Amino acid sequence: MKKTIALLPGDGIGKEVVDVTVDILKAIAEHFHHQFQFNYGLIGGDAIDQKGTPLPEETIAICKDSDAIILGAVGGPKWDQNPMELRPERGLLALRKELDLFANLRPIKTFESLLDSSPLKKEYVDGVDFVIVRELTGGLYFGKPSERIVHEGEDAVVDTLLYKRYEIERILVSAFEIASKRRKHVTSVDKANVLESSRVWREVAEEVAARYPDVTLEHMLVDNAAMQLIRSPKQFDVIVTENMFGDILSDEASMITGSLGLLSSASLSSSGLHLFEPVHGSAPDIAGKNIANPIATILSAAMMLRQSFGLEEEAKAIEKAVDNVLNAGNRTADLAEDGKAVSTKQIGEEIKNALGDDHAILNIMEAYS
Ligand SMILES: NC(=O)C1=CN([C@@H]2O[C@H](COP(=O)(O)OP(=O)(O)OC[C@H]3O[C@@H](n4cnc5c(N)ncnc54)[C@H](O)[C@@H]3O)[C@@H](O)[C@H]2O)C=CC1
Ligand SMILES: CC(C)CC(=O)C(=O)O
Ligand SMILES: [Mg+2]
Repeated sequence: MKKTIALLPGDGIGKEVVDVTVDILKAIAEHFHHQFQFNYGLIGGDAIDQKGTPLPEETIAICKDSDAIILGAVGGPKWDQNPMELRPERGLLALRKELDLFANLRPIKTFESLLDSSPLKKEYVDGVDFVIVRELTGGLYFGKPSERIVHEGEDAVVDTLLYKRYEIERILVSAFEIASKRRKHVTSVDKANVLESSRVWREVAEEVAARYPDVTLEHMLVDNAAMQLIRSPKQFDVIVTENMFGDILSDEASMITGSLGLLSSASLSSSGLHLFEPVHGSAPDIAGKNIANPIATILSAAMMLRQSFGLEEEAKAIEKAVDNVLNAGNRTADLAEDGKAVSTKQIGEEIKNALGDDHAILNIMEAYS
């Protein structure tokens, strides 16, 4: 299979985790006889420095000419004082909007070998397996006006939470579709006791639920949801929620697995051109030290192989290699005991090698089948 993949490493650890992921994709291409063409694009702070904008036109063109996109992360203190339109995060938000990447799937599944790595007790996290379906192109991150104003003679500020009804409907449909192939339970998270947008969200959720009689719909207020994620995370199958609630709850949920550096995601569009990105950011506190955990990005690449290219066996090979490497005790600094950490590059190499082993086994099995 021949595919073009746009690579947008971005800033901070984004570059380090994408580098390692590309090596693994090259190994996959070799083992399984595919041709992956990688096209690099600038985004975020790097793009501001080199092109004067966080999302250059060339980058959009590179993405549109590709079959899928892998992004690292954007942002960093160097650009934190920039005006809003010249912040790295604007580049990512604009790309999500430009490509209509409205459905962000963030799976939360514990790893057998990391059950003791969560700050939560093992019996609470063992067996956790749910997906957060986060709306990604609407809500407070995009609504206008978003500015400082003078209101009733006072210095004031306004951000706008805007959703068109169809935007709410399509993300709920995505969640119900996913749930219908899983344990058939949707938890719709909102703040309907306060926000009108949440009340409309609930109405639409009820309408969509009526089309999926096999799937149970539960409404949960976001403050309670934040607590329930810690109290009994196993209750969840599919959580669907608006942009900002999903952003916050998914970082919280990452600690069920042990580290934010493990959480992968897929940002899907109905056009078929999807973007795959770790849930974490550019982590300036550890950038440039070769200590970041690349597993979130590596598993995002596995999601790409499955979702965008239909390469199930290849996706599984990566997931199995990650499992094997963790089972063998390899840990980056976010998960390791003092003095026992392996580097970003080392764990990438281990995963690459484990991939080879697994594929060798697959070849043997094929030869005898
Ligand atoms: N999708 C994106 O590009 C995102 C970008 N950001 C940006 O990233 C910058 C830093 O934001 P923070 O709030 O610090 O969030 P962050 O997600 O970058 O880091 C939060 C904490 O988690 C740790 N961490 C994150 N990823 C890790 C990994 N792969 N391995 C080991 N440890 C990891 C960091 O060291 C830090 O202590 C900001 O400029 C922010 O706007 C934040 C979130 C998402
Ligand atoms: C625009 C991003 C920085 C928002 C974020 O934190 C995320 O998408 O997870
Ligand atoms: Mg976030």
